[in-house]
Amino acid sequence: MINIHKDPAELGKVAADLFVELAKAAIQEKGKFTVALTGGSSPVKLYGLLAEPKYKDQVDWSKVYVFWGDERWVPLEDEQSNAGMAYQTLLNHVPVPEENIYPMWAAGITPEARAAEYTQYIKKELGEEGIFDLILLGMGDDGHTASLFPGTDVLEEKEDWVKGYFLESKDIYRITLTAPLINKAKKIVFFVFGENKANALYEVLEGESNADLYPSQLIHPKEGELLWLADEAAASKLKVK
Ligand SMILES: O=C1O[C@H](COP(=O)(O)O)[C@@H](O)[C@H](O)[C@H]1O
Repeated sequence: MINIHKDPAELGKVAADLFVELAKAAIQEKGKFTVALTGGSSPVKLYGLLAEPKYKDQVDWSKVYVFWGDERWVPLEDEQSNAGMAYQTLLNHVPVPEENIYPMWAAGITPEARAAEYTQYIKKELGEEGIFDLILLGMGDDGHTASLFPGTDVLEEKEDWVKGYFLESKDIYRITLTAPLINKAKKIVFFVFGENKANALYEVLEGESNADLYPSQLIHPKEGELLWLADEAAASKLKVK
């Protein structure tokens, strides 16, 4: 399902309302809310809103468990760090216990070994089934999501939940949740705005099936729900709106 909104500001409010609604429901139902955050520029507005009293005060942050969908393999202080951005915009401003937060990057370990460790953290908090309550995803203008990039071997992964690998096109190591894990989630929300995403959004949703070229096509929850939140600019090439 796709919901199209006027602009990124409106999109941010819709996403913030949804985050709060899902957090409250999960906490009421089972005492915790597990979420994987997205990186990049798209969620900055959303995280800023969630840190405002209007949203922040509605959530019992002591029961929120924070993971990431992917990470550039750099320390949190690095400006490229997805976790660093989430700390600056959201996590430093809400009372979520530090032990509930699981950044992907860690010092003194390879991305490949960290992927195995990260899988254990997910199992510890979510159980053996690995079903997140919410996974937030962005999409690059090349159709990648998380660190599932066009033409990479990680797109073929069928078993492992987390992978670390060297991304030659960007000359950097990445660590990412894989499509099989993402697709277990109860709710997956893509957050896409801007004219530069219009072509990729069209190809992913209405173009030919080719996940090697447009990896976001790999995202099809098994039993959960998939929601695309887009602004009018990103949705401008879609035929079905
Ligand atoms: O590299 C990444 O890019 C995607 C998309 O980023 P955006 O700046 O276009 O929003 C992001 O979803 C991912 O987390 C990040 O590592």
